[in-house]
Amino acid sequence: MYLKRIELHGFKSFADKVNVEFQPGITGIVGPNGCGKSNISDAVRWVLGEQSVKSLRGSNMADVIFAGSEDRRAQNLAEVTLVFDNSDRTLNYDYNEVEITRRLYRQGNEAEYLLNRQQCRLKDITDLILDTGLGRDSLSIISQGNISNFADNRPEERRVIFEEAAGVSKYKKRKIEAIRKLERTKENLDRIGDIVYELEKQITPLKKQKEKAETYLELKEKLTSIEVNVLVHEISETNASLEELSKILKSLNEKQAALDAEILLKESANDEIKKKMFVLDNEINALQSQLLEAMSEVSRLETSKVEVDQKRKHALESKDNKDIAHKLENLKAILADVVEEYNNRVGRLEETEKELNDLSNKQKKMTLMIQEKHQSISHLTQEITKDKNRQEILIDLVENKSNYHSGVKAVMSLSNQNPDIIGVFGDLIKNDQEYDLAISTALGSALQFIVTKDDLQARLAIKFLRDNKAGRATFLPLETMEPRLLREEHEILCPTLDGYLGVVSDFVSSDKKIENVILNQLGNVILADNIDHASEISKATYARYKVVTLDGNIVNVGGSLTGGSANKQQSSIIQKRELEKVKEHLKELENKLAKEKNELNSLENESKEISHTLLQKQMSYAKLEVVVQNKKEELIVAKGEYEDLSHQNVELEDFKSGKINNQLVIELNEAIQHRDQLTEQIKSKREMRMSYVNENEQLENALKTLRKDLKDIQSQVNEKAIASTKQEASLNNYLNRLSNEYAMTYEYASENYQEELDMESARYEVAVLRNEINALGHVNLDSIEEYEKVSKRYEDMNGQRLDLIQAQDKIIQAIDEMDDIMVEKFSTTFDKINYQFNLVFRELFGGGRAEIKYTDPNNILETGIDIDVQPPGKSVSNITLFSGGEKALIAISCLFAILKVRPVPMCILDEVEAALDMANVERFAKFLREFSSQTQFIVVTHREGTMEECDLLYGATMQQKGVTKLVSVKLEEAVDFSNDQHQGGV
Ligand SMILES: Nc1ncnc2c1ncn2[C@@H]1O[C@H](COP(=O)(O)OP(=O)(O)OP(=O)(O)O)[C@@H](O)[C@H]1O
Repeated sequence: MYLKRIELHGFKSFADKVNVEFQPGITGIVGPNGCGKSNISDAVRWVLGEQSVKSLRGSNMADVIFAGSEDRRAQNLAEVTLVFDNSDRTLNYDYNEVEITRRLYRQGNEAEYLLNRQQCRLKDITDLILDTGLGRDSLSIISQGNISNFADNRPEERRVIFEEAAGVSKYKKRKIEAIRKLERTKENLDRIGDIVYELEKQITPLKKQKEKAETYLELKEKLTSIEVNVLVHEISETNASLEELSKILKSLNEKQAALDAEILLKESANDEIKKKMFVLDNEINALQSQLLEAMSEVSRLETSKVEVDQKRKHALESKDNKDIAHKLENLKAILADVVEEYNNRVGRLEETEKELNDLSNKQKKMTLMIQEKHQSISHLTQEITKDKNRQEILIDLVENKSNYHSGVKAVMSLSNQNPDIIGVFGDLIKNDQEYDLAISTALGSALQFIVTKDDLQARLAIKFLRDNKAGRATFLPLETMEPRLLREEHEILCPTLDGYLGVVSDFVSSDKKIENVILNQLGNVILADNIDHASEISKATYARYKVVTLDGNIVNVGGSLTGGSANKQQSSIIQKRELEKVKEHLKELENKLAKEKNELNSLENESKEISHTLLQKQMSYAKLEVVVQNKKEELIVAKGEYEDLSHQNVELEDFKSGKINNQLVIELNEAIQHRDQLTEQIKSKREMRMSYVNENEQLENALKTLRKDLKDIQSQVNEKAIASTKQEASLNNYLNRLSNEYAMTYEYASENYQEELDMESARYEVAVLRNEINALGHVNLDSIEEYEKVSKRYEDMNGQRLDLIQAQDKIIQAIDEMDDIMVEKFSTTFDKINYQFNLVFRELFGGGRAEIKYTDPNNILETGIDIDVQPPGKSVSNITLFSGGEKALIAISCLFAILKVRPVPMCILDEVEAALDMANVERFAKFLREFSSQTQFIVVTHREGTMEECDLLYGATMQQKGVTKLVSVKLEEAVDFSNDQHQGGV
């Protein structure tokens, strides 16, 4: 097998598609630094499955894609194909030519592998080249770095190359797989072991439960067969007796219905008779009371007749008719007197009542007036209190100077002993009320300035304030105060201006001695009627003066305006004015209060008098009321007497004529007739009632007999109904037991259970079986099925467990076997390499000796490999202690030794001989030639000695910057090619 061709496209510096043909023997690749020679060995390594980005000299896999140059754009795909001649079938693939391709797209960063243009997995490729001597860890690609690493690596790292040579990688890989499999098997075994353990724990109690359930089922079956038979028997018997009972009940019910009907009939007839008797009773009662009335009327009329007869007799015999007439005359006169007196008293009573009403109204009005007066007095008192409070505050402010600055107060406390402190400026001046606001505004804080006799006094006072820390004050010394007046031209101009009222000092009066102070403070302050005029005046005088208005607004010097609502409390002038007003108002209020109090007094006196008169009137009214009542009674008596006597007179006349007597006889006869009729009616009704009573008695007797019969039948019905209910309950009970316990209908049970049993013993057996079943306690019927399931699963799992144990043993055995093979192969190969190493070393170094050693001979599978050499004339040393060139030569010796023992079909050597001197390069080249019959060499080199041994030479160039091209060159050209370019650089 040999590498026939490499096809590169877009791989590193191979931007264009490049096909490089190879042949068996030695092929050299020459060219200057950086022209892309090593990229070829990278390409081979990459296709054979290199995954390490570092090994490919990049930082990520996409770095293998052509990244662009000055003149070329970057590519999006890198693709490299290695074409092997496989006519000797070194590769286990049934083709003469094998193409292995790897692709990488920049987008997605995904790799593709192809085998003879068919997509495949990386594993397919690694499997294909396994143990063929190709591959990233084999000797097929050796770089300068590998050579120096070989010397400097740790012994354990060095081992890899020997393993590859010994062909144990395949076993190692298989061993790793076997170990993984073993681990998985162990995991499965653990898992299944846990399950088996769990199942074992479940199975014993389940078995007990299952056996109990089986016993239960056995007993239950037995019970079922007996009890169902018993139940069928009981049900059929109960049904029969129920049928019998139902027949009896039916006939009894029929009899009961007949009796009920008869009783109903008789009762309604009886009710009818009772109703008639009731009506008759009522009628008789009514007739009896009528009879009583009629009898008493007869008796009354008979008595009257006797009386009338006597009176008539007496009237006929009497002679004093005249007396009655005379009496009547007298009574009439008395009655007239009494009527007059009565009317007279009634008139007086009404008069008194009217007077009483008038007085009472007057009294009410008076009360209202008194109330009003009280309210007015209370209102006045409140106002007075308010004014007094305000007066107190104002007195405190004005007379006690309580709102003066502390400094002013302190200095003024000295003024009593010091006449040179004349006073507070505000207290020394006077003005008419209408100028209060204007002057207060004009002076402002100057109201509290202190007037002193001279400058000295002022300074003494200031010292006093400072020494006593008593505050500050401003002083106006009389001696130094100069008047400040309007300019002459303004004195002439101002009076001509609208609203000009004068200079404020003109409106202030005071003691003559402080005149200068007034002129100083107010002599150049103008007074105007309102703010508009004030503003015009200020403008006309070029805002030279302060102009104040009557309502306290100011146009300041310079023209600024101050105004709004003034704080009147601040000004002592205004406070003084208010104090005066409050005092005046207080006086007025107190006068008014005294007047109101006087008026209240006289109103209260008048009211008292009216109350007195009212009381007297009320007393006379009460007396009169009694008199009127007496007169009224007298009148009634007199009237009664007169009417009686008149009546007596008329009656007497009627007796005499016999008119009354005849009338009475007629009435008496009628009454007797009426009484007799009533007696007759009562008699006939009583006879009728008697016949009803008899009828009723007969019916009652008949009903009594019928009710007794009915009661008998009802008790029989009840008895049978109870018996029937009991039977029904038993029947239900039997049917429920059949349905609930055996899930059977009676029909089904009676068809399937027809055994003839001795009921007595059957019942006993049922009880025994039931006891046995109860004694079992809780039964888990599912346990039978569950036990089946669990024991089946247990068997399955245990089977699996045993299989796994077997499999585990097999794997362990396979691993042991692999270990044996690996130890055997490794140690055999190692010994061979060791032998060859000494030979090659001696040849390359011209003598001496070399040896490879195990670092741990007891553990051949993991031991590191150390190298001890003794070049001619030197002592034995470890490889790490030699020079760079020596290290390289030792490594190359080892490389050739390995190649001897384990030839590889192809080997790429990338500047491995760079560090050797010329003589050693020639020896190296000779070795190459020696091995080239069994191994195809592709050598990247700068060394002439190596080039000389090459069968074919390629020169790598970058005619286009950054893009590698390969051209076939002859030896002389190659040397020049390499030298020229090498020295000239890229
Ligand atoms: N992805 C890439 N795209 C374009 N150019 C690349 C890419 N990767 C590497 N190269 C270029 O490849 C060149 C290096 O190539 P290589 O290492 O093969 O040179 P060489 O001929 O072996 O040099 P030396 O003789 O010094 O070892 C550099 O010029 C580098 O810029």
